[in-house]
Amino acid sequence: MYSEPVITVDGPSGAGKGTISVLLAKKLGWHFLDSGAIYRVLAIAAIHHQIPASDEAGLLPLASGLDVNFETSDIGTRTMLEGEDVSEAIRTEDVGSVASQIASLPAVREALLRRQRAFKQAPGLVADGRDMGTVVFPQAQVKIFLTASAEERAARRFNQLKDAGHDVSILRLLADIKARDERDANRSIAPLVPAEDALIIDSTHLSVTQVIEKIERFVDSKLVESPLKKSLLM
Ligand SMILES: Nc1ncnc2c1ncn2[C@@H]1O[C@H](COP(=O)(O)OP(=O)(O)O)[C@@H](O)[C@H]1O
Ligand SMILES: Nc1ccn([C@@H]2O[C@H](COP(=O)(O)OP(=O)(O)O)[C@@H](O)[C@H]2O)c(=O)n1
Repeated sequence: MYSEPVITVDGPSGAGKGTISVLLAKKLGWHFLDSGAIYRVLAIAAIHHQIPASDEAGLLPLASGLDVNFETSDIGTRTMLEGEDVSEAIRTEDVGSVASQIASLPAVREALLRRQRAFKQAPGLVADGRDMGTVVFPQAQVKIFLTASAEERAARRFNQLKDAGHDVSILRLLADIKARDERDANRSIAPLVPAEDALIIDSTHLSVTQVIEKIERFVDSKLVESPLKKSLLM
C-alpha cells in the first residue's frame, strides 16, 4: 500500500534539526512537522492554566484538546494557541524546560500521537523532534539523528536568542541544555535515542550546507530509484 514518504530528523536541543528540516522540506515541497513546538505550546497552555508540569491527570485534557495551529505564509510559520500568536513566547529556554518536563509524562505523549501523525500528508513530510524515527514514524524511509557537542549547541542557541533580542547567559544556557539532554535521554517513554536505522550526524564541526550534503548522500545510498531520491537530488 502506498504511504506518503517521511524523513525524520531527531536529536538534542540546538543540534540544528529545525534549520535542516525546514530547508529539506522547502527543497522537496513537503510538509514540515515541528513536534517540539507542540510540546512547547502545551507548556505555555499549562502555565496559563496554572497546571504544574508534573500533574499528569491535570495535563491530559489540556493535551487532548490542545487548540494549536500552525499558520504558514511566505514570511514563515506562526504558531497559534487558542487564536493567540505564541510563536515568540514558545522559544524561551524556560518554556523549553517546562516542555521537557511535560514530555516525560506517558499519557501526555500518547494524547499527542495522533495529532503528530496527521501531518503525514502528500507529497511527503519532514518531521523534527526527539522520537520521530523511533515512535511516531517508525516506518519512515529516511531517518537522521543530528547531534553536536553541548558547548556548540549552547553557543548556537546563544547567538540565535541574542539575534532575536533576548538577553541570555551562555553558562545558564549550557546548564539548561545539559539538564534537558539528561531528562530527554533518561525518561522511561520515548527517550532520545537514535533509531537503529538512523544516520547519525555530528554537526559540531559542520556547516548547515555540509549537513544537507551528508543527508543527500545518505538518501542516494539508501534509495535506488525512487521519487524521493529524484526530488531530493534535483
Ligand atoms: N551545522 C550548523 N552549523 C552552525 N550553526 C548551525 C548549524 N545548524 C544549525 N545552526 C544554527 O544553530 C541554531 C539552532 O538551530 P535549530 O535548528 O534551532 O536547532 P534545533 O531545532 O535542533 O534545536 C540556529 O540559529 C541555526 O542557524
Ligand atoms: N518529539 C518530541 C519533541 C520535543 N520533545 C520535548 O520538547 C522539548 C522542546 O523541544 P524542541 O524540539 O522545541 O526543543 P529544541 O530542540 O528546539 O531546543 C524537548 O526538550 C523535549 O523534551 C519531545 O519530548 N519529543
